[in-house]
Amino acid sequence: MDSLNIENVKKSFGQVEVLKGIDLDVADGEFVVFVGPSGCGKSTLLRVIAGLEDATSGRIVIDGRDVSSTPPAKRGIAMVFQTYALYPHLTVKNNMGLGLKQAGTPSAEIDKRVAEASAMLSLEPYLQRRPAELSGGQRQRVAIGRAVVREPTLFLFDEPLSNLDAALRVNTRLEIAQLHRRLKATMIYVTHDQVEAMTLADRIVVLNGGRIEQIGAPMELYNSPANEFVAGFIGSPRMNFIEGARLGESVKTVGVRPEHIRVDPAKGDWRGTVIHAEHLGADTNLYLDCDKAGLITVRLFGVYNAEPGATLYATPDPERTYRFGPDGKRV
Ligand SMILES: Nc1ncnc2c1ncn2[C@@H]1O[C@H](COP(=O)(O)OP(=O)(O)OP(=O)(O)O)[C@@H](O)[C@H]1O
Repeated sequence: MDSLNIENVKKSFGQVEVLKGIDLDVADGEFVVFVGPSGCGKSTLLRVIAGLEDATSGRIVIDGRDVSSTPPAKRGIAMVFQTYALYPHLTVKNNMGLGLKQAGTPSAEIDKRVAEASAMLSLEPYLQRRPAELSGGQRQRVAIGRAVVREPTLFLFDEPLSNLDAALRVNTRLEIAQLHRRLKATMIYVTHDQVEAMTLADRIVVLNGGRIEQIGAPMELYNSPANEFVAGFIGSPRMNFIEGARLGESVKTVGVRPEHIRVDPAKGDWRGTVIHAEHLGADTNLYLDCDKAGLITVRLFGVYNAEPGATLYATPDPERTYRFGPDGKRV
């Protein structure tokens, strides 16, 4: 059974329509990530699912039950926010158990669930501390633990890692992936970070301007983007886009990812001048100004030494070259 159905959901704030008809079915146990640029409506969609905002029209169905008019607390969901939203005066243990206590759950049951969740999230050493005595990563684990103890039908995450530094983001991302595997729960996760989307999602929903551009498994979006927007949004560094006419092609735009271009000092399709080389350790990003293609990024495995001003020839892999029509759709 699907655990969530979003049926033609529209949402306006005053005159401004920020969700323009969203349809999505999420299967039981699925991990779905909403990505898109700032302002595309991903948080608003999450808040409509949670019941923190009412849709202007359309329906939200959770486990076969229309919850469009059900208050948030009765939807069987738990939400984890970017800002943790912990009570500063309560210990970790009481923060985690508070929702259950308010719902009248017997204290033995609360203790059992808090103990299980804190073991799962390695929070046992901190149960008697207050949030101010924890690191950002630990606070976010408490916020996740508070969601876990409620045993919700649906977990909603709103950019939960964006306040953490890079190393902690990677760790906490891994913990969320393991949590999903262990609980087999349905999870919806909002982020603007495409690496988080690629690594966590069973399916990614790419939003843009209040509409869905494409829904698919991470590698499906990477290998077969439906349009120029998705091609440019998924993948890092970003896909190179070259005006079709410059390459003598009738399409509007030709796209090729930086990792699908070879370079050679003597021969190739496009003659380029090295503008800059970025050494990342495991790979090198080369910026080349090419006669035919203009400024492109090439990603090479390992260390590649190239002096600015040197000439290099670039050849895109014809099997991995994408073509887009005037409406942006792939042709
Ligand atoms: N309560 C509100 N009143 C008026 N406009 C709002 C309200 N909430 C959101 N908006 C507008 O709706 C649009 C979508 O906002 P939303 O927060 O859903 O975007 P987002 O994709 O989550 O962006 P970000 O990644 O920056 O958080 C934005 O233009 C925003 O200004």
